[in-house]
Amino acid sequence: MTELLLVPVDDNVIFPGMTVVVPAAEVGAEEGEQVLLVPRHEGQFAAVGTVADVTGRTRLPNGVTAVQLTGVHRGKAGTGSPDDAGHLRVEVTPYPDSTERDGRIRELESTYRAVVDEILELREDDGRVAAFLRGIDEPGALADTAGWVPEISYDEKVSLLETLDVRERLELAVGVQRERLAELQVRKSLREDVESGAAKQQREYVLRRQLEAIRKELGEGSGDGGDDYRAKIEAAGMPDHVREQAERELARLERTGEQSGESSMIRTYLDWLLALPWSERSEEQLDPVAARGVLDADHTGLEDVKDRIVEYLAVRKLRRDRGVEDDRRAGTILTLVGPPGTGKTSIGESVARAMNREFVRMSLGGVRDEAEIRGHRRTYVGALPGRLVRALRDAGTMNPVILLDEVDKVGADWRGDPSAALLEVLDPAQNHAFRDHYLDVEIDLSQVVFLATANQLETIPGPLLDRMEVISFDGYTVEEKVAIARDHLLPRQIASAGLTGGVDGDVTADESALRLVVSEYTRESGVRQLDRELGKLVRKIATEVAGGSGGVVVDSDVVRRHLGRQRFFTEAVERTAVPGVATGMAVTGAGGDVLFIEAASMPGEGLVLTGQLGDVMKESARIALSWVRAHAAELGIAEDAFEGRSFHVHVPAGAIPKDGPSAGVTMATALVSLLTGRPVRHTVAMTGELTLQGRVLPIGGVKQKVLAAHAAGLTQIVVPERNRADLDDVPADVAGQLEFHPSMTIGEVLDVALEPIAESVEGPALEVAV
Ligand SMILES: Nc1ncnc2c1ncn2[C@@H]1O[C@H](COP(=O)(O)OP(=O)(O)OP(=O)(O)O)[C@@H](O)[C@H]1O
Repeated sequence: MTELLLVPVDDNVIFPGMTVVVPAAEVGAEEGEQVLLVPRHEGQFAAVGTVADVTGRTRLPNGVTAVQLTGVHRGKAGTGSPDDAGHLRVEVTPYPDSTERDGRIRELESTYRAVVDEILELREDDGRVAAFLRGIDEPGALADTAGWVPEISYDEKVSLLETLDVRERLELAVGVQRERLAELQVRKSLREDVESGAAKQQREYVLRRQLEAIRKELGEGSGDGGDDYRAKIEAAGMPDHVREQAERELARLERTGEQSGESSMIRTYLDWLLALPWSERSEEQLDPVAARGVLDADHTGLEDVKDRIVEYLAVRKLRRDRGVEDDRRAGTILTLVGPPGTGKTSIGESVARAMNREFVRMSLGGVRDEAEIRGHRRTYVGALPGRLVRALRDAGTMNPVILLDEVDKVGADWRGDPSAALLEVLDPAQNHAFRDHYLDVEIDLSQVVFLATANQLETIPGPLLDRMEVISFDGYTVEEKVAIARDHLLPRQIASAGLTGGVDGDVTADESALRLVVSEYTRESGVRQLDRELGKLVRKIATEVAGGSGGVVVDSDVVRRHLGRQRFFTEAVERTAVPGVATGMAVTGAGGDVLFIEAASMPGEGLVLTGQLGDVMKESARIALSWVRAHAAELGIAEDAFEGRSFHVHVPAGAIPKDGPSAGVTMATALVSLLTGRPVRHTVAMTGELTLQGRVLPIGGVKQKVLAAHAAGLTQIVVPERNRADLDDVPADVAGQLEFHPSMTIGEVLDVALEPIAESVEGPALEVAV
């Protein structure tokens, strides 16, 4: 217990850590001494004070000498008596803060800091207060910082000072700061409301004045547009129920004040209703012969496809002429399935042209939300009609051909299943009364002809697939591509480069040049890349022509000069030069392709598979390895070839087939080639599922695979015996250049595929074009 000078502090509280300057006369203490500062209000002292050091002595601007006092810790005054100079000296019990922390104190500390941070953010503090707070690491001192806040009342400050228990004080401090935060927030939002309200009103006012001026200028008067809408609704030829709905909305518009946000929503809605071509339809043409003419003019080849389309039109015509209406089969939609760039979209366009209807393409790739198809209800902010309504608007008629592009890429998630909406659209029993969520009126889609396209059947939702009549596009042969290039792609590229074609024109191309572009610069089922390469070629020629050169005859030299080094050469020769590589055929996302399966062995054990293979492919590899092990002796493989060895089978990326078992025989062939040292013949391509018994089972996509193998320059094609019938689909000109080997067992495959033992010693003569 010490005896200290008591210094009353009127209507204020000095906390430990704070510094005050007080006239020296009031204090009567010397530097190095301590005093007790006690808050006093209307003559009444607080129960607790602050023990402070006299830390300095200064002269105030008014000439008075003052001392500087810095609070140290809390203290309570006991009995006292005045000293000689008349200053009161009291006995002081010190109460330094405990620095111990329990969980609750830690929790309170972090809450306190969080609340204060928010306050500082609202006040746009420059970081000084935050830095100061970060410097405080004792819980009691932290709580005291609540006492520094100017807004809090004397009583609150005194309560903080009188709370000796650190935890209780922190609780109190958090409460104080929370109240302050709440008040600041309210103030801020009030301020914002006022500001934005004022700005908005002002803006609206200015805009309205301008609008009025513009209307006056146009001689439109300042009407509310109601009459305008009335006339448009009158003229739109809407079905009765739609017109009633439009009139209801119009009445609502006239009731609502111009100023209200609602009126613009009603306008948008009416605009959409009016945007639909309610009374417009094209005069349909269903003459199958004329249609065939249009299809032939637009597309080379694709005979089956055109046949099917013409049949479809003929049936439609018959049914219309004979008044057959309510057959559910009428709801089947033609679905064009095949690799990219094979002309699915463009044949859709031709169908529309052949039928004399408008054409719109509605891309469904990546659509996951039912609302994309059917629109959002009007209660949504920013609601819009769905894609069907927009397609009709774009078509400008109620009976267009709508091409549902990429139906295999619709997905479903929590926002609803778009394919359910599509089903309703395609169902003739329902689609005469299709309801878009936004427009919320019945729309008759029964006059629309729907076509669909897809790259693959596998991912089309089942119920949709049920309604579809599938027409496959398997990809083109080299000769077909040459013809397409000659008749369509090249003339189009020539025209778009501003050149003229034909004998007297700027550019003529001979077929061998086109064949060169097809086989050495492209590798695809369709003709997209071919089109791009031709574009490149034609642009280069255009530069020459613009530079003053005469007509250009495109031959192989011109192609090589302009397109550079050939991109794809007959890779198989090079790749299969070493044992352990076999050429397979696969259908990938981009159509048919050849792929080189590699096998290797090394010390260790087990089977490693690489190339991002699906489970089914992995199983195929295991089966292949097991079969090879089981038949090692007959295959002439040394007994110890498997002892302590691990095997690695790799399917190169880029050619990863859709997961399926059809690489089985290729994997087995690669392994046998590796283990016997007999390379695979560079002319052979193979496909087929392999069983543990060594049987070769049928697979799909034969035509696409064969076309790809042919395009890659392979001539011996191994297919499962049970796929023999599929070979009929291979165009005759291609088939004529190939030798097919339908096989029942892997033994037959190996006989065709592997080089004889003797020859492999020297290896085949290699000539690789680069
Ligand atoms: N048989 C053909 N005759 C004439 N031109 C064709 C033929 N096949 C394709 N084309 C042309 O090739 C280009 C690509 O065709 P399109 O865009 O229709 O392919 P797609 O099959 O719809 O491809 P995707 O699946 O990527 O949509 C088009 O310019 C098209 O006119």
